Amino acid sequence: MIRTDDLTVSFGETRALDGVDLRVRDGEFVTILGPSGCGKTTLLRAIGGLQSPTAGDVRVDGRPPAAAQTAGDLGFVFQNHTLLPWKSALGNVTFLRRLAGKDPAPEAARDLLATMGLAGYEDARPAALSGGMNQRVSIARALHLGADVLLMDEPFGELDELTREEMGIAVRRVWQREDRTIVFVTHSVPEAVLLADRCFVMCGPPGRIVRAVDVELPRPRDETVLESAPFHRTVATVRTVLSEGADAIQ
Ligand SMILES: Nc1ncnc2c1ncn2[C@@H]1O[C@H](COP(=O)(O)OP(=O)(O)OP(=O)(O)O)[C@@H](O)[C@H]1O
Repeated sequence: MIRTDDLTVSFGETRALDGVDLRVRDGEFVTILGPSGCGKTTLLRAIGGLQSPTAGDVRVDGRPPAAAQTAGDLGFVFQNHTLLPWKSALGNVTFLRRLAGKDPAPEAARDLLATMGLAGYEDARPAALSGGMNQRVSIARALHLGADVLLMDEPFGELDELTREEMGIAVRRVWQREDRTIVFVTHSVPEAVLLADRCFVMCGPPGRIVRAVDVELPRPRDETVLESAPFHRTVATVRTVLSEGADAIQ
């Protein structure tokens, strides 16, 4: 379980997070949604141990995030993928597992690249791939690491809408097969609903959680979900919560 208790993060005069109490259950796929500057990235970085709390506490499976990271239980995907330029797509995907002392499992890495729509590009170096393709390589790399908890910050930022939907569904498929916990930050309401079991809506600054919206859609999900009435209903609910912002905090 991931839990934050009364988590507050300030940067000088700016209070980026203000008393955030978050609970994410093991095996859950949650999204964090909110307007620009409301503290989504700061929250994700605090969960990952990359940002120290000014006050309050963060625990990942009962441990401080740094301990979870040292144990290889935390994986990250950020907007700016940091692939090694001299390694192929396949080499980049297997590299982190090798570094963590795990079996590099190249066949599974090939499968993941194919799931990400990159079959045939295994030997290509980052310079020969588009930004969106490199983003998909970095997602495959994070999934391949096999960490229990995966933190993803706008990982589809460079992708067009159709590819975003395809990648979202692919990530959910891997998540469901391998029983991970995923915390996924996004600006996009449809994406937040398509992917999540629960969607945390934030407002700010100072960043606070307005509400957790349960997403009751079928599993596994595919593109047809996007046309369904429950999907549109949930999107409408989330939009209302977003527009009410701080007024919706009970
Ligand atoms: N390192 C930093 N130094 C100073 N202020 C910061 C720093 N990081 C974030 N902030 C401020 O904290 C607030 C929250 O920023 P954060 O990046 O977490 O928001 P966000 O919701 O992820 O935004 P976006 O959706 O635009 O990426 C903003 O006011 C931002 O300017």
